[in-house]
Amino acid sequence: MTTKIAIFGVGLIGGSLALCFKGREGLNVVGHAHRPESAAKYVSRGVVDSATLSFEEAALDADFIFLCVPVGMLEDYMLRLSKLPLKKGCIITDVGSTKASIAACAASIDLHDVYFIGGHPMAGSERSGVEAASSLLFENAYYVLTPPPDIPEEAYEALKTLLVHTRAQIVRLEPQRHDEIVGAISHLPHIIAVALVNQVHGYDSADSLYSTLAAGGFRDITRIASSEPVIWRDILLNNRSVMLELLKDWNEEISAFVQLLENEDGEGIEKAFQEAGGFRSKLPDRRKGMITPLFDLHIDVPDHPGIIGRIATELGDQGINLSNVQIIESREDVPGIMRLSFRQESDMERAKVLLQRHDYTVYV
Ligand SMILES: NC(=O)C1=CN([C@@H]2O[C@H](COP(=O)(O)OP(=O)(O)OC[C@H]3O[C@@H](n4cnc5c(N)ncnc54)[C@H](O)[C@@H]3O)[C@@H](O)[C@H]2O)C=CC1
Ligand SMILES: O=C(O)C(=O)Cc1ccc(O)cc1
Repeated sequence: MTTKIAIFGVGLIGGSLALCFKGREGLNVVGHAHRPESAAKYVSRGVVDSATLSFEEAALDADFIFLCVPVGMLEDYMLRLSKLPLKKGCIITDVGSTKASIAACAASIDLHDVYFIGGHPMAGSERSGVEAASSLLFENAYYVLTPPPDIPEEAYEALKTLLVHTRAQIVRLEPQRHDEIVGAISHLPHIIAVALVNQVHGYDSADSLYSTLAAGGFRDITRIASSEPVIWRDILLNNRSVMLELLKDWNEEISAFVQLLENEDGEGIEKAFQEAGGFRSKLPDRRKGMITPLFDLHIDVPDHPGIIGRIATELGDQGINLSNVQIIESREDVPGIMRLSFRQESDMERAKVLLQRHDYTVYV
């Protein structure tokens, strides 16, 4: 018997989920597109088994429905689904970055013999669209599920079993608690990154040396400022009350720094860095997802042609899987720093030994 999985919104997250499921025995993945050109693209890229522009056709007989559209559209999609004759026992889930409002919406609708379980894969990137989708996106990341209290355990287990294909680690949470925590560790950093980039952009309009010198570390800590505007408009408006509280606390943190500087309180500044460093060093930073994505090595490389190819070949010959290579821009004119990213810690460790043996200077 085939299990039908319908994905509404085959973008970065919907497309990545589709890739996790497609080709698995007994699973059939149907993508819903809201534009004709998108439907053809999903199929030609091999992300789904079939695609349709019809809401009804996508939902018909589905065993699982994944809502992967911007947060602001989730409630509308839920309401439309609730009016369709869905398959008995069908599980509807979503991937929205906020969980309280969609949980409340689902609880207010009579879903008959259908279940809603909120979800949030806590991995992603600043990129968007099906072009950025990857079957590896969720590997080792946390995947939050927020089932309603009265969910039959079999329904919850069925979704968990399907999500094994993402290789993510499932965490069960209450929706409001999810929104408070994720507000602090994901939504607030996005606001800070955007505000910081816009502040520097203002200075740069008068003196372009700002962007010239800002390349390296500034780019690293502001990567998420390049995230998709519509996705983030919806997340922040949806989590508005949590964000307003967090921004009050943020203003206090910044005011404390203003005080330290006004009072020339060197000891206080040191203490702030010590405290932050201490907490940060205890973070489980080897986990993929959110802000620390992969296992990285940095190496000094001489600036001559073919070096990237040579290093990639040396690693490939030893069966070491390299996930990404980047020349770090702050050092473009100072040949040169290369960042090698690996999905497995063991690959990173083996690469380090190999490159050191070839006399490269390696930094973790
Ligand atoms: N971007 C990320 O890193 C993460 C995003 N999420 C959540 O996943 C959901 C989807 O986000 P992404 O896949 O990143 O976005 P995306 O922009 O890559 O994909 C959005 C999808 O929704 C479809 N869509 C349908 N109607 C739309 C409309 N009127 N306007 C815009 N798009 C429409 C688009 O065609 C596209 O397939 C959002 O609810 C987001 O909060 C969750 C985890 C990580
Ligand atoms: O790119 C990053 O570091 C992210 O923070 C990605 C991300 C964006 C939105 C989410 O709801 C979860 C993860």
